[in-house]
Amino acid sequence: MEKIQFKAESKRLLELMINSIYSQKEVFLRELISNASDAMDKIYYKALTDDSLSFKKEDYYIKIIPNKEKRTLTIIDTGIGMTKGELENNLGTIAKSGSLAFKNETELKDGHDIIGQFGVGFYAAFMVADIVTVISKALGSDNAYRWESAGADGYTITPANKEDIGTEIILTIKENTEDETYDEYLDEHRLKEIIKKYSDFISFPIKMDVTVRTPKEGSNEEFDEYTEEKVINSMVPIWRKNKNELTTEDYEKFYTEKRYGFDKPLKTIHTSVDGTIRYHAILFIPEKTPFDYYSKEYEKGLELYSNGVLIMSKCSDLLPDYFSFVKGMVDSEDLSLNISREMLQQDRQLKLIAKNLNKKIKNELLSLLKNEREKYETFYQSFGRQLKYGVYSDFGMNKEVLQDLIMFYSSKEKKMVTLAEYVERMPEDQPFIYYGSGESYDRIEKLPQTELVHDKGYEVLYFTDEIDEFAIRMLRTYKEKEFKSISSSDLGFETENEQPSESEEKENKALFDYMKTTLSGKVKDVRASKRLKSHPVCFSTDGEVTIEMEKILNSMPDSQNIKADKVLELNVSHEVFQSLKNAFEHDQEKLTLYTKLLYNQALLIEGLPISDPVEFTNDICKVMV
Ligand SMILES: Nc1ncnc2c1ncn2[C@@H]1O[C@H](COP(=O)(O)OP(=O)(O)OP(=O)(O)O)[C@@H](O)[C@H]1O
Repeated sequence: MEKIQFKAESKRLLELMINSIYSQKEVFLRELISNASDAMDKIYYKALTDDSLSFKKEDYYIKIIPNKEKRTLTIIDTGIGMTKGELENNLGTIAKSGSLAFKNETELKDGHDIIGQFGVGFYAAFMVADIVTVISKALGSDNAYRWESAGADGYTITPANKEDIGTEIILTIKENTEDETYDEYLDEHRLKEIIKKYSDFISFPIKMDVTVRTPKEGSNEEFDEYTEEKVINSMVPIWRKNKNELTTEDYEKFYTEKRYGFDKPLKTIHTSVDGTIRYHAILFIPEKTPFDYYSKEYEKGLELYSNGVLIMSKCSDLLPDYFSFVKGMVDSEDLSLNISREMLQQDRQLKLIAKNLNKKIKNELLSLLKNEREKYETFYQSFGRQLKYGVYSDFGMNKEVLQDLIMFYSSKEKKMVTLAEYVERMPEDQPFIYYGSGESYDRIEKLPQTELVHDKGYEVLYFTDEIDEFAIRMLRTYKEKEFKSISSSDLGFETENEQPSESEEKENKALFDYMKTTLSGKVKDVRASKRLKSHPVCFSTDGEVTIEMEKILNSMPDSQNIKADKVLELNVSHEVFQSLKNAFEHDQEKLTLYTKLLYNQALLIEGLPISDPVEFTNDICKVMV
C-alpha cells in the first residue's frame, strides 16, 4: 500500500511558531544566546577528539550590540558557524535541530551540555524583529554566507564577507505598536536585565558595551559618560561548585544578587543529587518575614533552571505551602522541557525533586532546632505561624511532617518549647497536654483557670496565635497524649480539697437555677467550680468550641455567629458566694444584680466585649451606694 507523507503548510507553521509558543517576547534573547553557547560548546567537543583543533576558553564569547539609530540588535558569537547547507537545513527547516543531531553524535562530558533540542528557538527572533539576518562562517570553511528572512515569506542565502569563524545575527527590531513597545529591546538596561534573568549562568562571557557614569572632578552634579565593554553574566553557577570551596559570604552574595530578600539568609541548604534524576539546589531560609509574606500577593516558588538556563522564575510545584518561605533555585539537566521551555512535559520529575527537597528542608530545620536553638527560635518567630497553618490545612494531611517543628510558649520554661520537650517532662499522672488561649502570655497567665493547673504542677502551653487552637484540634494528639484547654469544663484530674461536696451542689441547686434563668441564652449552665481558688468567678466551656475560637471565628468576614457553650463557674469558698446565698434568701432583686455583675466580670476576664457597658457601670454604682 502506498504510504502518503504528511504535508505541512510552512507559512502557517512558522506563524504558529512565532506567535503561539512563548508567553513572553523577551525569551527570544535567551534562545539566541543559548544557540550561540551551543555553537561554542560544539567547538569544545570537536577539539576533544580532533588534535588539529585547540580550544582556548578565552577566545570564545558572545557579544550583544544594540543600535538605536539603525534599530538593530546584533548577537555575535565565535562558535562553530554554519555552512551554506547548514543554514539551509537548520534555519530553513522548522523543527530541525542541528544541535540535537550533534548531541546524538558526540559523547558529552564535563558538565558542558548542549541546550538546543527542538529546532524552533531561533524563530523566536521574529517575535521582535521584522527582518532577521544571519551571517555565518563555519569552522574549516573559507566562505561566509548571509541568510535573511522577513518571516513567513521565505528566506534568501547569498555569499557574504566575514573574517572570523562564527555567527552574527542581526535583528531589525519592529516599530512600536499601540500594545507593544519594541524599543525596550534596544535599551541597554533592559537587555542587561534579560541577560541576567535567563542567561546569567551561560558558561561563556556575554559582553556588551555599557554606559559608565562617573562624577566630574570636583562636582557632585556633573558626570562624565563613556562606554566600556563589560561582561554581563556571572558564568559560573555556584551550585555546581564544590561546597567546600564556598564561603558563607559567597552564599550571601548569591542571595542578594538573586534578590531573594533584603535580609541575610538564616540558613543555607546546598544539595546535589545524582540519582534517578540529577539536580543541584541551593535553598535559603530567610531571616526575616518578607513584608508581604502573610498576604495574598506573596508568591511561593523556586527558580527552575535547565542546564543553567532559567525556565521558570517561580516554580510553585517545588514547594509545599507550609515551606513557602524557602527561597532559592534548582538546576537539573534531566528535565523534559516542553517546546517553549516554559513548562515540563511531565511533572513526575518535578514531583520527585519536590519530594526530596521537602524531606531535606524538614531535616535541616530539625537539625537547626537541635543544634542551633537560638537560630531556630528566630526562624520560628518569622515563619512559625506558617508551619502551624500547615498542620491545620488540607485536613491535617501534613501534621506528621510538621508536628516536631512547631513550638509554643511554656508556663514553666517561660520560653518556646516543642511538643516533644513538653511530653518528655510530663509527670506520670498528668493525663493531658494543657493549653490556655488568649491575647498575650501575660493575660493567659492571669486567667483564673490557669491557676489550678499551675498549682497541680502541670505545664501549660500559651496560645496567642489565632491559628494555634485550630492547629491543635487538627493534631488531636501528640505521642498519644490529647490536648486539653484549661478552660474546658472537665480538666481530667481530681481537685481533692477544692472539690465542692455533693451536698453543697444539691444545697445550692435552686440558687444556680435562678442564676441560670437570669442569664438565659447567655450561658449553658451555672455550676460550683472545681478549679477556682482565689477568684470568685470564671467561664469554662462544654463542647468543641472554646472562647478563643469563638472570638476568632466571629472576627472573620463570613462569620456565622458561632458561640462557645459557656458555663459560669462560681467559687463556693469565696466570700462573694456567701453574699449570693444571702441575696437568694432575702433579696432576689439583689441576686439578679449580682448575677449580671459576675457574668460581665467573667466576660472581661476572657477579653470578651460586654454588650451594655453603661448598664454594667450603673450596676457597679448600685453596689457602691
Ligand atoms: N549561532 C549559531 N551558530 C551555529 N549554529 C546555529 C546557531 N543558531 C542556530 N544554529 C543551528 O540552527 C539549529 C536550529 O536552531 P534553533 O534555535 O531553532 O533550535 P535548537 O537550538 O536546535 O533547539 P531549541 O528549539 O531547543 O532551542 C540549531 O540546532 C543549530 O544547529
